[in-house]
This record gives sequence, structure tokens and C-alpha cells, in this order.
Amino acid sequence: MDDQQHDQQTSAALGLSDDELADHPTVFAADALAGQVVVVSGGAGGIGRAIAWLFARLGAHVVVVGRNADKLDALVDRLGHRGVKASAHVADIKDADAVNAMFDALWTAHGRVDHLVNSAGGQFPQAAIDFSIKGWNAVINTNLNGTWYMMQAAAQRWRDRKHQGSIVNVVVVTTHGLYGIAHTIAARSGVIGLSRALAVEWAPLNIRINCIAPGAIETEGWNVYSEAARAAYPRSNPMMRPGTPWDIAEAAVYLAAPSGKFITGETLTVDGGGQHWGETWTTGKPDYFKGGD
Ligand SMILES: CCCCC/C=C/C(=O)SCCNC(=O)CCNC(=O)[C@H](O)C(C)(C)COP(=O)(O)OP(=O)(O)OC[C@H]1O[C@@H](n2cnc3c(N)ncnc32)[C@H](O)[C@@H]1OP(=O)(O)O
Ligand SMILES: NC(=O)C1=CN([C@@H]2O[C@H](COP(=O)(O)OP(=O)(O)OC[C@H]3O[C@@H](n4cnc5c(N)ncnc54)[C@H](OP(=O)(O)O)[C@@H]3O)[C@@H](O)[C@H]2O)C=CC1
Repeated sequence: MDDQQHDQQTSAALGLSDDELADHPTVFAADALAGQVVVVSGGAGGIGRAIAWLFARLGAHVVVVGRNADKLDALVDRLGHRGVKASAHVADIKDADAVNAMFDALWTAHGRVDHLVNSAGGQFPQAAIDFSIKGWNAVINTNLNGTWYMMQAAAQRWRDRKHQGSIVNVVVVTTHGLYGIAHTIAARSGVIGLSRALAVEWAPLNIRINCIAPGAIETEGWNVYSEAARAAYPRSNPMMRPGTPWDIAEAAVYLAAPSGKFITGETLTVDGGGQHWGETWTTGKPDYFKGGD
């Protein structure tokens, strides 16, 4: 089944299953990342899991990180059954001490870490004018502060060991007013700006930092949006369909692997052209914007 057929099928499950990810065709060579170690935060989520499968299928040992041990262990089990290398580490990226302890443990266990992919994140749809302080802080702490703790912890160990590294941050498209998720636009704009600054500051350390801005990618993370909002997401781009987590996984490998060796400080938008045409209403389309509809 190709991606288009998958998108057209009606299925209760959102996104790609582990069986689909295990067999999905890829443009990359099977041993492209042999011997490398990659840390994937949000690794048991919809996009992170696809990233984990692809890096592992290309020969890397993948460490999947998240807060839910059961989800992580189940994924590692499925990866192991397909004969690829993976392990789980439970950590909340908002907890800087836990993040630092995790990187120490990973270096002790593996003797190396080569790539960090930050896919942990998310938000809830709400009109900005009604954000509570707690809700605002939850989104900023997860997406900006948590991502920073991960980046800094990885980079400090690369610097101390004179080891090269690459970071890929999964953000959102921030260049147009994505309606109903202003808190995450603020946080992700911070990550994009930070990544540009760090691309310069950490170039002498041989560390590259890039971002991927996905458009509508069907995953279980979509459950935070209403069914009506989700049903309209195909209209978010001129291809009139959502992307799949595999689209983001291949972009992540492209940026992290030697194919991306001359790319740093960049944000790669993977949105089916949604920047150029499309509408995304995470809280439904307000009457004001319906005009003559
Ligand atoms: C077509 C393109 C679509 C738009 C582009 C983006 C798409 C995506 O990103 S897809 C999905 C990604 N995944 C998620 O978003 C996962 C679901 N989201 C979350 O889990 C949370 O929003 C989170 C990441 C911020 C969770 O952080 P956490 O620290 O675990 O926070 P809590 O769940 O404990 O909530 C803290 C606080 O936040 C407020 N809040 C949470 N949910 C809502 C909500 N639905 N509506 C209003 N406010 C919410 C609230 O103040 C919470 O505190 P309490 O009230 O005490 O629970
Ligand atoms: N799907 C889409 O259409 C789009 C997604 N994105 C972004 O891409 C990234 C991945 O999205 P997607 O896979 O769809 O979402 P999911 O909700 O499926 O996955 C997000 C993962 O992040 C983990 N996570 C959340 N908070 C924390 C935390 N504090 N510490 C550790 N792990 C955490 C969750 O695991 P657990 O709860 O077990 O800790 C979960 O597995 C997110 O940043 C998302 O906002 C951007 C644009 C579009």
C-alpha cells in the first residue's frame, strides 16, 4: 500500500502501525547508519516511532525516550522482534536533572551518542485569549525548555569528548498564523531561533542543528483535536491529504546522516505545500473567516 492509498483508507487507528513501519520502503541504504547511536525523544509517539524504526532499520542503535515506560517497552519489544537494535529510557524532558542523568547513562552504556532527534512535544488547541498560566507554561516548558535541556545535555558531552554530533528538532510551521495553538508557535519559534544561533555557536564543536517543520501528519497525537477539526486537515495543503510519519522520518535521516553534512541552522518544511496554500483550524473555522462560504 502506498502513502496515498493509506491516507485514503478509513481507519480507526491514526498514523502508521509498527508492522507498516517495519516494512515501509525507504530511499536510504540499509547500512547508512551502522554502528551509530541515536536518541529519539517522543520515540513512542506517532512521528518519533517512525523515526525510531527508520534509524534502527538503517543500522543505528535507537534509544527511545518518553514518560510512559509501557509504551516505550512495547515498542522496543517490537523493534527487537524485527532484529534491529533499540532500548528505552524513561525521562520527562522538562526535568533537566533527569535529562542530564540520562545522557550520562547512555554514554556509559554505549560509549557514544551520534544523533539527537527531539520529537517529544505537543500542545492543546485553545483560543490564546483563554490560555491559563498553567496551560501556557506546560506548552512552553515542554516544547522550548525541554527541547533546550536535551540539546544542551547532548552538546556538553559531545564537547567534552570531542565527538561530532547532529541534532534534529521537530517543530511546527511557524510562518503563518496556525489558528488555536499560539502557545506552541511561540515555543517552536524559540526553538527555531535557538537552532539558528546554536548552528553558529556550536559549529566549532562539529555539532549541526536543524529543524523539521511538519504540516498535518496523521498520528495518534491528533486525538487532542476534535473529529471535526481533524476531518478538515486534508485541506491544509494543496495535495489535499495529510502526510505520514514516514515523510518526517526520511527528512530526519536526510538531515542527520552524511547527506546533511553541509546543512546546519536550517528548518526543513515538510507540509505538502501547506505554506503556499491551505487552511488549518485546530479549533474549527470561526464564522468571521467563513465570509461568503
Ligand atoms: C494540521 C496541523 C495541526 C497543528 C500542528 C500540530 C500538530 C501536532 O502537534 S499533533 C500532536 C502532538 N501531540 C500532542 O499535542 C499531544 C497532546 N498534548 C499534550 O499532551 C499536552 O498539550 C502537553 C504536551 C502540553 C502536555 O504537557 P503536560 O506537562 O503533560 O501537561 P498536562 O496535560 O498536565 O496539562 C497541563 C495544563 O495545561 C492545560 N491544558 C492541557 N490540556 C488542555 C486542554 N485540552 N484545554 C485547555 N487546557 C489544557 C491545563 O491548564 C493543564 O493543567 P490542569 O488543568 O491542571 O490539567
Ligand atoms: N502530527 C502532526 O500533525 C504534527 C506534529 N508536530 C510535532 O511533532 C512532534 C511529534 O508529534 P506526534 O508524534 O504527532 O505526537 P505524539 O503525541 O504522537 O507524540 C509525542 C510524544 O512526545 C512525548 N512527550 C510529550 N511530552 C513529553 C515530555 N515532557 N517528556 C518526554 N516525552 C514527552 C509523548 O510521550 P509520553 O506522553 O509517553 O511521554 C509522545 O510519545 C511534536 O512535537 C508535535 O507537536 C508538528 C506539526 C504537525
